[in-house]
Amino acid sequence: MSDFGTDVVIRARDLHLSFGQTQALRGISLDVYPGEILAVMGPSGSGKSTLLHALAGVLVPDAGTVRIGNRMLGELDQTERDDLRLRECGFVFQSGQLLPDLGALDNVTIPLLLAGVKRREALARARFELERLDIAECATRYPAELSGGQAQRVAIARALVARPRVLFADEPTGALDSLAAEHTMIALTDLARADGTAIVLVTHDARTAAYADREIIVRDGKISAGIAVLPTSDGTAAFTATGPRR
Ligand SMILES: Nc1ncnc2c1ncn2[C@@H]1O[C@H](COP(=O)(O)OP(=O)(O)OP(=O)(O)O)[C@@H](O)[C@H]1O
Repeated sequence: MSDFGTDVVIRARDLHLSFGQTQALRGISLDVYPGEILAVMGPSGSGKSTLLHALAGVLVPDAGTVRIGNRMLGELDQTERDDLRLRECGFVFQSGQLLPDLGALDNVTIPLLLAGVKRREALARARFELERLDIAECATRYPAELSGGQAQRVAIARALVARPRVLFADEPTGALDSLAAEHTMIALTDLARADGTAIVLVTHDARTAAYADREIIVRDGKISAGIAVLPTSDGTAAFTATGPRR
C-alpha cells in the first residue's frame, strides 16, 4: 500500500551537507507537492545536484531531514533507502545513463525486473512505455544506435515505467540541441502529468525551466529566490525563499 496521501511527496528541512571544507548545502528547506514540476536553478557549483541527491536519499545530509511520503530517510538503513528509491523515484540525467550492452526495450525493463515483476510482464509494460514515448521502433536498438533525443526518451521511459511518485531530472536536456530539448521536455512533462508524477528538475536552461510550475534558485547552498514551501490553509506556512516566516 502507498505511504502517500494528499500530503507532500517530499519534505526537506534544514539540509546541510559538506564535502570536506566545501559546504554544498547550507540550510535548505523545501516541499515538493504531488504532480508538480519544480525547477531548481542557480549558478554552477551552487549545490543543485547535491540537493537533488540528498532529496533522493543518494547522499546522506550531515544535518536536517528528508521525508519521502511518510518515510523519514534518516530512519532507514541503506537497503531500505535503496528499496524506497526503487519503488518511489525515477531518475533522468544529462546523458550516458543507458546500459550500452542492452537494447532500448531491455533497458526500460530494468526497474520492473529489480522490483520483482516477471520478465514477460516487464517486457509488455516496457513496450507500452516506448509506445507512449513514440519510439516503439527503437525497441531493439542499442544505445549507440540511437540519436541523443531518442536515447533521452528511452531514459524517460525507464524512469517512468514503474510509475514513481517523483522523478528527479538533472539537466535532462543538457546534451541535446534545442529542438530535441523541446521535444524531450514536452514528452517528459506530458507523461509525468498524465501519471501524476512530481518532477524535481535541475537545469541551467530557462527554456527548460519554463516547463515547471514553480521555480527556486539555489545560491551558495541556500535557496535565494522562489517559494520553497507553499503556505498552508491553516496559516502555518513555514518557509519563504529567505528562511522561516515569522
Ligand atoms: N563528490 C564531491 N566531492 C567534493 N566536492 C563536491 C562533490 N560534489 C559536489 N561538490 C562540490 O559541492 C559544491 C556543489 O556542487 P553541485 O554539483 O551540487 O553544484 P551544481 O549547482 O549542481 O553545479 P553544476 O550546475 O555545475 O552541476 C561545489 O562546490 C562542488 O565542487
